[in-house]
Amino acid sequence: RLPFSRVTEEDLAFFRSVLPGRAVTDPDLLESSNQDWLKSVRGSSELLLRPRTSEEVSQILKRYCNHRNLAVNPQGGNTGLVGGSVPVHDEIILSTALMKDIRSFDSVSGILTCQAGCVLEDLSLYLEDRDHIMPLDLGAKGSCHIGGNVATNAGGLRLLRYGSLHGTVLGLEVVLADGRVLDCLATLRKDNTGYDLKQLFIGSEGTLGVITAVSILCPRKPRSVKVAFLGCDTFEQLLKTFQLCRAMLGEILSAYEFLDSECMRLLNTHLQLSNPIRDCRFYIVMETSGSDPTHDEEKLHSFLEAAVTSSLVTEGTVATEDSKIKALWALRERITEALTHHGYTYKYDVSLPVEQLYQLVTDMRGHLQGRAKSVVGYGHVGDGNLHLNISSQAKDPALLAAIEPFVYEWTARHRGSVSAEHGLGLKKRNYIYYSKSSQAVALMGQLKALLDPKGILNPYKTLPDEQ
Ligand SMILES: O=C(O)CC[C@@H](O)C(=O)O
Ligand SMILES: [Zn+2]
Repeated sequence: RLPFSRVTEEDLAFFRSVLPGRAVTDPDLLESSNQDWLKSVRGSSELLLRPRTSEEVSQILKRYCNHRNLAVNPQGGNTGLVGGSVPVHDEIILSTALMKDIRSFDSVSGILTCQAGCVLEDLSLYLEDRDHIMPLDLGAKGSCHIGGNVATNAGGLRLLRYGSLHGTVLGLEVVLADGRVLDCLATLRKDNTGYDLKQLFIGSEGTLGVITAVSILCPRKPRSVKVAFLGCDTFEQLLKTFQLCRAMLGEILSAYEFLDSECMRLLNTHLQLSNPIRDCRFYIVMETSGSDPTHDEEKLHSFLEAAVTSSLVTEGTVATEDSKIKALWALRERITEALTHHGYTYKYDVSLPVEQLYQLVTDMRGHLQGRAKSVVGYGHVGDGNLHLNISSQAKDPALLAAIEPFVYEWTARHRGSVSAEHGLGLKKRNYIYYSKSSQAVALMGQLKALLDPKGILNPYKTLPDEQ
């Protein structure tokens, strides 16, 4: 524990006066905020603050935490996978759960402005009624908050089509460690007036400021959406199918995801989800989103015909109605959940040159020689992002020692990134040097010192212990 102050009765009295009824100390209520979704890390915070406005966040930080040297753990939906969203020791949890206002939506430009605590799925439903969609979609959409999504630069299933949050977020309101409210809440597509400060906070995991509001560019709701679930015998075929798909579907391709046969086995066993096609070594979930159902249908049909006649794809099924589309997507979205029923999971989220994406899984299996309960590979092929998950019955230090640093060295050798989309949080921060130069990490440290000189915001996260 770094030498932060501890919360006193006097501090509590202040928080209670600023947030009447919303400064929570009941240990039962704190329990779920202290533990991450994976149940892999747990803090021991004794105070959960639930502000409603940026002004309240500002008061908490300015008049108090910064001045009193109290550490703060900003928390959204607590669905992160790298231990970034829970306290490590007794940091005060600052939750965005009550910051749920949608401030505006402009249906001409598609720009939505809302508070940080809006749940992603609620925003999606709100937009759907207005003929738009969110530019990001994640398995955790039912619980994750947009502020947390931005703070972690969450990727998800639509990145291939709509790009990352670095492109779709147009503005942010951020409360800095000293309580200043930084209003960068622009709603402009173009704004070239100097440094683009909001970018600093996208992916900063709450270490540089607390995001309190977001404005984001939302695409029109596509008029026709189709999902195909395909099977391939080799990963090489899966990649060739991707090339063919890009060539033949072009602008209507909106997702190209994969899972291996081991993932399918876990979906069957733990979630009773059945395979809609014959057993194959690899499966593709691909989606088209366009504006003309007949045109999209023709394109998808010619692509599938070409993929089958050239023997790239051995099996497949297509969905056009909502319920079947959801069922096919569940086979990709619920792998993480299936894994939680399978034992303890060591998770790796790497970016690699797409040709090498699956080689890491194969090499890991060879390297571990059956020591793990299972080694699975799935992820966002279109984004060059592999999720390698390794399960064991329970936490297993010997297995971990066999996996790391092997996995990081392998990734660095192929010039990949050790965190493609989940961030560094608590768990991955010390592996940053596998993907970033020491100069870059040093500059990150200087930025942190500039914006949060006392280091009160989400300590022990993102930045490595040694700088
Ligand atoms: O659990 C994981 O490792 C991946 C979670 C998520 O990023 C996904 O793409 O399903
Ligand atoms: Zn992912």
